[in-house]
Amino acid sequence: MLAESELLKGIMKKQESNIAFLLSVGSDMARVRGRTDLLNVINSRLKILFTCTHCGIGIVNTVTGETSPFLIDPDSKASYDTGYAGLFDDFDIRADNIINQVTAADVPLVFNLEAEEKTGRLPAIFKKNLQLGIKEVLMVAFNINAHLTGVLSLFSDVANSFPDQYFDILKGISNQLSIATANIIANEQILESEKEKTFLLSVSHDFVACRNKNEFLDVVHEKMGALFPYREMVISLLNEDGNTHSAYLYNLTEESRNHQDYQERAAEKYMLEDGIYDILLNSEDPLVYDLEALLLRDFVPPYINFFYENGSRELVTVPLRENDRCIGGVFIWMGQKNTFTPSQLNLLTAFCSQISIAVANIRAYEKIESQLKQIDQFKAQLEEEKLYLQQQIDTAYNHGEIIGQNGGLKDVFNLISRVAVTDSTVMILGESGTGKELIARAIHNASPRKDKMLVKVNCAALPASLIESELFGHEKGSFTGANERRIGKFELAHNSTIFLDEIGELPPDLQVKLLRVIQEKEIERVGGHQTIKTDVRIITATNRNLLTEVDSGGFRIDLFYRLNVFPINLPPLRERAEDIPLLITHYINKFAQKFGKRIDKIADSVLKQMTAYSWPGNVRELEHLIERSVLMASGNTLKEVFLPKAITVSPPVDKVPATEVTLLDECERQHIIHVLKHTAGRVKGPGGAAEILGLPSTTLHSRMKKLKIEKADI
Ligand SMILES: Nc1ncnc2c1ncn2[C@@H]1O[C@H](COP(=O)(O)OP(=O)(O)OP(=O)(O)O)[C@@H](O)[C@H]1O
Repeated sequence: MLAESELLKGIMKKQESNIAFLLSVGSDMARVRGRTDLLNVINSRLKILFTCTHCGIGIVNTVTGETSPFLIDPDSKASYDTGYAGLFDDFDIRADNIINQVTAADVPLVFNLEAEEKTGRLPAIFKKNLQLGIKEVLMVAFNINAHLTGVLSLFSDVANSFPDQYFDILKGISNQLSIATANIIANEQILESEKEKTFLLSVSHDFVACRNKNEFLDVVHEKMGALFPYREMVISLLNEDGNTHSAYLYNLTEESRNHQDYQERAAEKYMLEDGIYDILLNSEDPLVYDLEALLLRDFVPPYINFFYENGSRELVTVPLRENDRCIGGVFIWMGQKNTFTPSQLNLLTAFCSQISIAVANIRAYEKIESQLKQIDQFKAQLEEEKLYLQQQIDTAYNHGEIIGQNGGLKDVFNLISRVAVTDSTVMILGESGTGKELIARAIHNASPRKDKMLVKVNCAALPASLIESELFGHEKGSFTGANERRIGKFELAHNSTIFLDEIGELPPDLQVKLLRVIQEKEIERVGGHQTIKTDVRIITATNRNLLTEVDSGGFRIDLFYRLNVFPINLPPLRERAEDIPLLITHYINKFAQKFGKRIDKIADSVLKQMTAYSWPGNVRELEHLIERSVLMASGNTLKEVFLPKAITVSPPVDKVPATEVTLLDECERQHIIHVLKHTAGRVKGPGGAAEILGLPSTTLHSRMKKLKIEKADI
């Protein structure tokens, strides 16, 4: 009886001490925050109860079947083997082996490793321990959560080192382990997600500061490199055509950059339906490809081969989205296979969504930059136009009416009115000073392009080396002295007309370039690589016989035909002497006004002289002569002009009556009479004097009345 109560007391004492032991282990475990703390508690407590070399905790995911190490004791010799952690993958939860027996049992189990090996069911991790002298293992399972089970293992290098007297305590400890392990996992997840949050925040912070592609690429490289050791990276975006994609940004290895196909791969537009990109566009998550397996397909896009040849073995694609619309994807190339953990892929998804935002921002920024550039270009163009207009005003060019339309220029005016409304290329032919530029302006002013200014280039006035830049512009630094970018006259004349005066003087190499511009309707600035579309109407003028130039090889025949679409021949002044009195009147009035003089008469002899003169310099010569003569004149009669002793044509004596002094009014009177004689006195109707003189018949009648022109005069 006594012995019985002593035994009972002993048992109770033992139970009490067990409870006390468990309570104290429990309070140690409650303080555990991380895996090292847990290992310390196990080592300090369990290694007192059992003689063992080391311990370990593994985790089994009962849903996915994955196993992983949770706690590896540094006292484990096996753990020094680099492949040790990998042995956890080599475990089948469906097979009959010791871990599965433990997870199924509710009590701790002891296994003799040698005996187990003989059954052929010993998992690799235990085999490794056996090789290193471990004889026995004591194992107990505990639940962590609905799908995770933990397995605590104690290893010993001597047999029979795990007496079952402490199994109850071990079972109690395993229950506490389940709470401690769950806490550690939750804690680690929180830390991990905090780390991810901090990482993503720093990514977004650094991306916001990026102003251009290069800065952005540097940040992507730095941040992605911090996530995993990637080999190469390409961001490939959908092109505007909606059918292709091309590389927008990439970070490649030297091998790839030195590869013979590098330029081609980088510039190529790849079809969307390439078996990789189309899948990427439709996926929400990262997709991982084994390149060797991909290369077995019947068709793979050429970039797969390119990266494989340069050492990549695995590809991860992640879609990029902007407002729910897929704009492209990130291609990450790895040097080895199976490099990603699921949590890395999750983080990669979040990282790439930041990339999407940054790409959208950079593209918007690039758009704004190019618009600003365009505005600058327009500003420069406006400056040019302003300068040009200023020059035009400064030269006080006579834009006034063309005198002589009633006479020899009548046919010319018919041609002008026909061609002006079209976009046809016009070639104006005529001697120097016949008014070719005046006609070019008249065509432009009567054309739908009249609201923009006519741009004139005198091909003879510039050295051959500068004509190209004058016509097509140049980029900054394209030649010595090109300190700024300059737009050319063709660009300036966009939507307007360009007047190429003295076209016969254009050097041969420029003739080729002009021909190309006419054919392609686009220009390239000197030193530039970009073609610029232009819509320019071309009018040329020459006083040379271009066909003779073509024969002698000085002018390209193909260009001649391109330019000579609508030729207008301006007769020399000597062949339209009937215009001379009108021109004289016009210029006397103009210069008298300019010099503040009053001249209303002209000596008859002077008029005769001028009508008889051959005018080799045509209207310009007449204009200059009258300017000089008006300046020199005293009184209100122009008595003298300073004609050179040039060859004269026979004077049309019948045109001006031989009176001593001809009033300017008289000059006009004579001209009207001359025309009326020509029309046999008919004023109105087709071919009538009013039509020839370009006046309404009522105006002509009142002029005739004022100038006292009678039937008898005709
Ligand atoms: N029919 C005209 N009526 C009024 N002025 C004219 C007429 N023809 C020419 N002029 C004047 O003569 C001058 C020379 O004209 P313009 O420069 O147009 O000749 P051009 O044939 O182009 O000469 P070049 O071949 O030397 O360049 C200008 O001042 C112009 O205003």
